Amino acid sequence: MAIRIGIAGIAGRMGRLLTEEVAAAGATLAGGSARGDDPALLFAASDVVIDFTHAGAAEAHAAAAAAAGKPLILGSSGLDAAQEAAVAAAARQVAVVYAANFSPGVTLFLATAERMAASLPGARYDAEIVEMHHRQKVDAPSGTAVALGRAVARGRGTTLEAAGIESGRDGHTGARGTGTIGFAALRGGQVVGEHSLLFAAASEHISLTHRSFDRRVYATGAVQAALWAVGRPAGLYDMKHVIGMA
Ligand SMILES: NC(=O)C1=CN([C@@H]2O[C@H](COP(=O)(O)OP(=O)(O)OC[C@H]3O[C@@H](n4cnc5c(N)ncnc54)[C@H](OP(=O)(O)O)[C@@H]3O)[C@@H](O)[C@H]2O)C=CC1
Ligand SMILES: O=C(O)C1=N[C@H](C(=O)O)C[C@H](O)C1
Repeated sequence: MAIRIGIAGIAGRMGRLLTEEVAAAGATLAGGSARGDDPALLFAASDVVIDFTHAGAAEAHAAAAAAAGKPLILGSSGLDAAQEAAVAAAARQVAVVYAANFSPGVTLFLATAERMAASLPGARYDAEIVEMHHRQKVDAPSGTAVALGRAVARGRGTTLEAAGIESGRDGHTGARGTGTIGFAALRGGQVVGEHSLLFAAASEHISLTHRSFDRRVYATGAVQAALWAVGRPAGLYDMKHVIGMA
């Protein structure tokens, strides 16, 4: 029997593409939800639910997944520490695939960023992350930018919080902090998603850039993750597990 996939936020930009990709994958669309709907009903009808809605919905979807004993595929960005803790708590009971970016290219980019940072010490190489998105995006920096920052920090044997974040520089900021990680966010037009990571030293720069031209790449990855998650043991996974890069 085909796997039944439920889509939270089915009328959104991602929700509409996810609907098409569920059909393309030969799965069954179990149903969809909109703001104000009870997530328990969607989970009851589904084998797995995909949530690309809003950070504010993550706790309710995580709790509903745990209560229903069904996997959750979570793509919303901008979660705060409490919301991420709720997701981690649900992942102790069911499989949760939580990824800032479901594209294969960014999954590789994150792994590469961590390896580069391990070889380019913060004392000499300033790490700066620049992202650009469409004018409708409501959170900044993007989830992918934060994930890149975390990857750089991990490569340097620390955390993003401990390394220090420099974002939204304006006015008399003082000199750049050594070892900190810088973020800049641009918004405009209909840019699907662009991320650059720059390591800047006194005598050389090295940078990596990823550009998405079609947000379908995220929907394809999320449906792949949904099919992968059904029947998995409880745990907090991301796209590197799904595509076998873990
Ligand atoms: N991880 C990844 O690869 C990607 C992540 N994203 C993230 O996914 C999220 C959605 O992006 P996008 O599709 O562009 O946004 P949209 O605003 O186009 O779509 C979100 C949809 O979710 C609905 N919604 C809001 N709250 C709830 C709720 N509690 N239950 C059910 N539906 C709800 C919204 O309704 P309403 O209009 O009434 O608010 C809207 O229809 C963002 O956080 C974005 O950053 C996007 C692309 C890729
Ligand atoms: O809101 C978007 O559009 C996107 N959000 C994700 C993010 O915040 O990183 C992924 C992608 O960049 C598109």
